[in-house]
Amino acid sequence: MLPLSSCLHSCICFYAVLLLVALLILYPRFVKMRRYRNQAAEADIPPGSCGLPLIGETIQFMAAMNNGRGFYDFVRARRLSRYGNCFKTNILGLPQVFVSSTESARKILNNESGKFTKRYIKSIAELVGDQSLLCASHGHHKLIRGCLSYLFSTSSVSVFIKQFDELVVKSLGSWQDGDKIVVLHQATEITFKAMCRMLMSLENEPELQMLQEDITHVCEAMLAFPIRLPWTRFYKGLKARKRIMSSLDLIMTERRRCSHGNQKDFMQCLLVEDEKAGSDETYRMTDTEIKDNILTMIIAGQDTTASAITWMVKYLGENQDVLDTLRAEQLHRAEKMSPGQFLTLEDLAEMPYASKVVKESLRMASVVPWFPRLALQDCEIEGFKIKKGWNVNVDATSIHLDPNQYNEPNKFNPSRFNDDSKAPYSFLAFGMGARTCLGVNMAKAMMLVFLHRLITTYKWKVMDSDSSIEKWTLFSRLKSGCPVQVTCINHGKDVTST
Ligand code: HEM
Repeated sequence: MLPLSSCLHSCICFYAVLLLVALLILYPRFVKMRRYRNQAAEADIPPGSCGLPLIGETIQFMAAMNNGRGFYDFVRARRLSRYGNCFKTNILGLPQVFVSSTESARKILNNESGKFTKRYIKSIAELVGDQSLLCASHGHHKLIRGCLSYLFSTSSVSVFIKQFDELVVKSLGSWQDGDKIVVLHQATEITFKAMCRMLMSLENEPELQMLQEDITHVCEAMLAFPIRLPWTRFYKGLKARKRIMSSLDLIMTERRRCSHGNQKDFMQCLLVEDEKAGSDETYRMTDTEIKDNILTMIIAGQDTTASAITWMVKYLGENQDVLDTLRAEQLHRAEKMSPGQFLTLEDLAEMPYASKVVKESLRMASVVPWFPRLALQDCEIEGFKIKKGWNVNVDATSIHLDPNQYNEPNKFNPSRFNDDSKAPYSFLAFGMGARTCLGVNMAKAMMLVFLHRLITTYKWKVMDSDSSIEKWTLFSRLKSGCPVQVTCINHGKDVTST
C-alpha cells in the first residue's frame, strides 16, 4: 500500500506542478486576451477610468473638492493629461461623461431631438423644492419658465438697476479711506439684499439676516451627503428650508389678506398673475411653485453674482493696464452724471469697455464650471457611444480656456471681445438653450454697477493674491474673498452723497 500511495502522491504533485506552470504561462495571455476583448467591446465608449467597484472615482473627486484648486481640478487633471475632450468616470456609482468642445455643447445644450434633460440630484430637489425650475421635468419646466420669464423684462431690469445702485452707493459710502474690505463679503451682502428686495421687497435687517443664514445652510447642504441626522449639514439644510418656506407662506398670506399691498416685486406679480390666471384657465403657478422658485432665484442669483464680482476685482487688481483704460472710461461716464443720480440701463449701455471686462471676468472665472445633463436615450457624442441614463456634463471651463477658442486663454484681456467673431457656444458663462440663465441681464447689470461705483470712488490694492478656490461650494468662489485696501479718490464729484 505504501509504495502505491507514495507513487500516487508523486503523480498528483507532478500534475499539480504542471498545472501551475501551465497557469503561469497561460494567465498573462488570458488577461491580455480579455483586455483585448473588453477594448474591442468598449472601443466606442469614451476613455476614462471607472475606478473602484460601486464608489468609482468618488474618493478622487472628493479629494479634489478638498484641495485649494477646487473640484474642477478633478476634471482638469483627466482632460488635459489623460483622456482629451471627452472622458468617462464614475462618481457615487453614477457614470459621468465630461465633454468640452463647442460642437458637443451645441448638441447637448440645444437638446437636439430631446436626447438630454437637466440632471438634478434627488437630495438637491429636497432642498430647493421639486417644483423649482432647477428640478422640474421638461414639460413642467417649460410652463414655470414661461411664468417667470416675463419678470426679467427690460423694464424690470431698469427698475432693478436703480435699486441695486442705491444699495451699492450706500454700502461703498460706508467705507473709510484705508479700510481693508473683503470684496466677497461685501458683494454677497449687497447681492443678497438686492435679490430679496426685487423678489419680495424684504428690507427688514433682522429678517434679512435670518434668511441669509438659512440660505447659507441650504446651499451648504446641496453638496453634502444626504444623511438625515441632526448634526449633519444635510439635515440642517432641510430644517433651514422648512423655516424659509414658513416665512414665505407668511408673506404670501399677508399679501392676500391686505388685498395685494402696494409692492411691485416678483412675488406680487406672481400672486396677481395667479389670480388672473385662475379666472381664464391659463396655467397658474401654485403656492408651492411660487415659494420653491423664489428660493431658487435667491440661490441662483446671489452667490453666482457675488463670486463673479470678486473674481473681476481680483483680475483688475492684477492687470494695471486694463484698470487704467477702464478707469478712464468710467470717470468720463461719471462726469456726465449729476451728483446723486443713479445709474440707468442707458448709462450701462454706454460702457463698452466695462462690458468687455465683465465678459472676460466671467470667461476666466467660469463661476458655474459645468452643466449637468442626463441622456434620455442612447446617442453619440464626439464619436463615442453615450448610453441612456448616463450623466453628460458640458465642461464650460475647458471651453473658456481652450486655446483654439481664445488666444492666450489664461491672459486677462477684455479687448479679445472687440469683435463678435467668437465661435458659437464658446462663451458659456450663462449656459445656452432652454436652460439659459434667466437672470443674465440682471447679473451683467449688477457687475457693471458695482464696477462703476468702485472704480469711480476708490483705488484699491489686493492684499492677498492667493487664487485658491473655497472648498465645498456650489460655484467657483475665491477662498480669500479678495481682501483689498481701499483709498478714496477725489475726482470732483461725490457720487456717494445720496
Ligand atoms: C454672474 C452671475 C450668474 C451666473 C454666472 C449664472 C450662471 C447660470 C448658468 C450657467 C445657468 C444654466 C445652468 C445649466 O444650464 O445647467 C443658470 C441658470 C439659472 N440662473 Fe443664473 N447665473 C447668474 C446670475 C443669476 C441671477 C442674478 C439670477 C436671477 C435672479 C439667475 C437665475 C437663474 C435661474 C432661475 C436659472 C435656471 C434656469 C432654468 O433652468 O431654466 N442667475 N445661471
